[in-house]
Amino acid sequence: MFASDIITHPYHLETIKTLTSLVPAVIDEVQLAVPEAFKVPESGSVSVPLFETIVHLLARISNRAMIGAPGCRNEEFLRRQVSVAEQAIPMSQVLNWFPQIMKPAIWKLFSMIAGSKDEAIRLLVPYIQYRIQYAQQVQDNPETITDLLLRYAPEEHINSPEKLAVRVVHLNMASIHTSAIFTTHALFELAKMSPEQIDMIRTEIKSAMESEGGICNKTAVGKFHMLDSLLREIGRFHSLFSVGSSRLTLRDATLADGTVIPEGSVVALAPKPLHLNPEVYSQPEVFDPFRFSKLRQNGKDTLQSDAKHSFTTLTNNYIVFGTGKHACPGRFFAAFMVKIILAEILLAYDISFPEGASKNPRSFSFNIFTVPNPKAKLCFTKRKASSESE
Ligand code: HEM
Repeated sequence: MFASDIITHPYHLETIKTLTSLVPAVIDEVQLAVPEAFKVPESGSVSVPLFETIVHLLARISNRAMIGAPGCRNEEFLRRQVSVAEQAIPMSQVLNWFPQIMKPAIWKLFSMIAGSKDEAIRLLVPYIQYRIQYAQQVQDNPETITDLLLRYAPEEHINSPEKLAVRVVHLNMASIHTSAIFTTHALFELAKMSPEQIDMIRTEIKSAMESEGGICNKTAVGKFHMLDSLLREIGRFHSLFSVGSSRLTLRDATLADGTVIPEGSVVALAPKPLHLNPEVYSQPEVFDPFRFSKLRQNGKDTLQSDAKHSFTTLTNNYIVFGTGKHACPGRFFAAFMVKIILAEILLAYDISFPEGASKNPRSFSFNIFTVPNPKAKLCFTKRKASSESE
């Protein structure tokens, strides 16, 4: 589907490791985009299909980081980008049913019917061209991931906005739905919590912001320990995929128990047995949103304990972001985006399930992937001014 140099020369991976300079823009976009996404009336409430709404919101916010404004608000581009990602996963499975020789033709046919990544690239190119023209001015203070791409890209890519656009589409595919899955599950879980639990989370968010002079910034978000715990628990409990981190063995490998995996085998990890292991997680079948924030406190909130229990920390028993050299490089960015979206929503709205709706909407599985129930709705009601200042 993508040019093979994405694998042989993955310079785009460098761009998502240091995102500090993009933080203010992402916060700004969340504050603008959240009210527009939910359109909550002054009085009364609104009920929205949650996953779809959040995917669209994430597409906008992720692209504020990727290409900046106003490109991140181009509805046609966002719709195309989302559908490229939504088609790619089932399509890659369908392609496996055909012999190698037929795959390019099948892919072309499918793209003609459903629309292809080429359209997303075409819509992106003007924004990439704009960033190329602007590059000198933002050299010391990159404003977008595209600015960072320009630092690492080879000359022939800088002279070809289409090649840079392919990298942006690729990063968007890794970023939007994964982050949206976590945001959606988190909102379903928050809607189930007691008012006291929600108050505790709101209080933590507000005091983190107060400690930063009343604003939301990277340091404040770093103190949202309860949201961080909720996200880590979502990753542990609601597996995103049944097997992941697949790798091709380049030579025979012998495991500790003597099992030999021959060269040329595809091996993958199954998260469930690791994430539900009672020797590692007490009562693993229970969803406890505060599981990891309690562990942090037990560790006396030291830096070491913070790092150990945080959402983005990889361990052999927590493989939500994969493992090893190819573990997700975008996880810090994802965690940041999701937390500011959740904080923004919690401070502005009360959330609840519609009357009569199940509080445990069944997730939807396709092949190895599981996503939140696409039909489930959530109600949003504006918080009163008095409760906002509590
Ligand atoms: C909660 C959100 C996310 C989850 C759960 C997630 C999960 C993963 C997983 C499981 C992998 C495969 C790791 C492996 O093979 O061991 C991966 C790879 C990757 N992710 Fe993420 N991801 C998320 C967000 C993001 C974001 C926001 C970006 C980009 C801005 C991103 C970019 C990537 C890239 C480029 C790779 C490929 C890394 C490589 O091949 O070396 N991800 N991600």
